[in-house]
Amino acid sequence: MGEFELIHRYFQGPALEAAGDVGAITLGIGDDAALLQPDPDKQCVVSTDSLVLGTHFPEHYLPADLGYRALAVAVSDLAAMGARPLGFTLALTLPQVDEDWLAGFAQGLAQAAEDHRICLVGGDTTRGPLNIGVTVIGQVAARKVVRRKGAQPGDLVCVGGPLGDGGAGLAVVLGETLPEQLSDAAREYLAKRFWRPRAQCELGLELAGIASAGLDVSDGLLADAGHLARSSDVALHMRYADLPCSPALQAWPEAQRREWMLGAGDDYVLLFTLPVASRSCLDVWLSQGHQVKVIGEVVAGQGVWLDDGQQLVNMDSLAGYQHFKDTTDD
Ligand SMILES: Nc1ncnc2c1ncn2[C@@H]1O[C@H](COP(=O)(O)OP(=O)(O)O)[C@@H](O)[C@H]1O
Ligand SMILES: Cc1ncc(C[n+]2csc(CCOP(=O)(O)OP(=O)(O)O)c2C)c(N)n1
Ligand SMILES: [Mg+2]
Repeated sequence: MGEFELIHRYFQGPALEAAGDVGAITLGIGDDAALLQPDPDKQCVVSTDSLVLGTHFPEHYLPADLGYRALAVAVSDLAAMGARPLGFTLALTLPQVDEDWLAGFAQGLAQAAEDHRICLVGGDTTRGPLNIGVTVIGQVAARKVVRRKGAQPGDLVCVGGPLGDGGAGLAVVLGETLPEQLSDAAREYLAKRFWRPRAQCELGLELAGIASAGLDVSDGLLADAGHLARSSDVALHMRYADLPCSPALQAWPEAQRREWMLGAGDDYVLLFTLPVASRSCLDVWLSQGHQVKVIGEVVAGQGVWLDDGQQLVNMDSLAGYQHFKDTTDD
């Protein structure tokens, strides 16, 4: 099968091309580029993420899970900006044509496209070591966009869901030794949190125009809080006892839970700051089913600080996930 038949067979069709609102897509797959028309009062939001075997996902996987994860983690950046997903492109590099792999991958990708209401509008297919690049495009009103910059002293620091599931999920999918008391249901929940994270798009749309700053937790709570603190030129004080964790995570000892909640990453929940005047929004969002929780406050100063119940500790040296961290410059 050649490149063009592959594209036609696996990536063209309503499952991927009409998975969301097609109104904004003036021209999709098939020409030299796609055309998207945002609503008159909106700006386009664009973000790219790559997935590499061994770095972002383990060797043993189902192609459908990989397709789902590749799109969901990319859409999470749109959610973080308070944007509505419109379309995405897929840059796929494959070592060979494996029809079972492609069918599974396209099916998982289409499921994620449907869940996040986003349409495939184009891409690129090449031969080489496996690599998946997804570029997502969304729209947001300029005055409502949620950026990393904007947090003010006095704002509340909040998260949109449990922390640490990414780290525990990775342990599960890597086949590591698991605690005996971890139930089958909890193990399945964590594997699903790793392979099929749901980007918090609905919450992101609620935050638009209300949150003073925000981003998604991909590198780890402390690292991403550090990004927000630096961009906003403020300090974040967070209380360890207030960090939300899932019932599944309770099966691990406290030290392991803490490490994952603070630094593992792969959680894909939103971290945001909220002016105190908008505190009542939290009750509305909770009533809508969003697991929002206040975990601290923004204060004047710099850095990320954690109240462990006894003292306030500076956590800036815990960098979280960073590519090339262990390499030297030469
Ligand atoms: N190769 C690159 N060229 C240009 N910009 C990049 C590149 N890699 C990352 N960036 C930009 O750096 C910023 C931080 O990237 P990243 O840590 O990947 O953000 P995120 O966690 O939101 O995906 C983003 O604005 C991203 O677009
Ligand atoms: C096999 C494997 N090992 C380790 C991890 C953990 N991990 C890899 S990259 C990463 C951070 C997020 O990836 P990045 O490329 O930085 O995404 P971005 O922040 O750009 O969204 C994490 C937590 C993983 N997901 N899979
Ligand atoms: Mg990125």
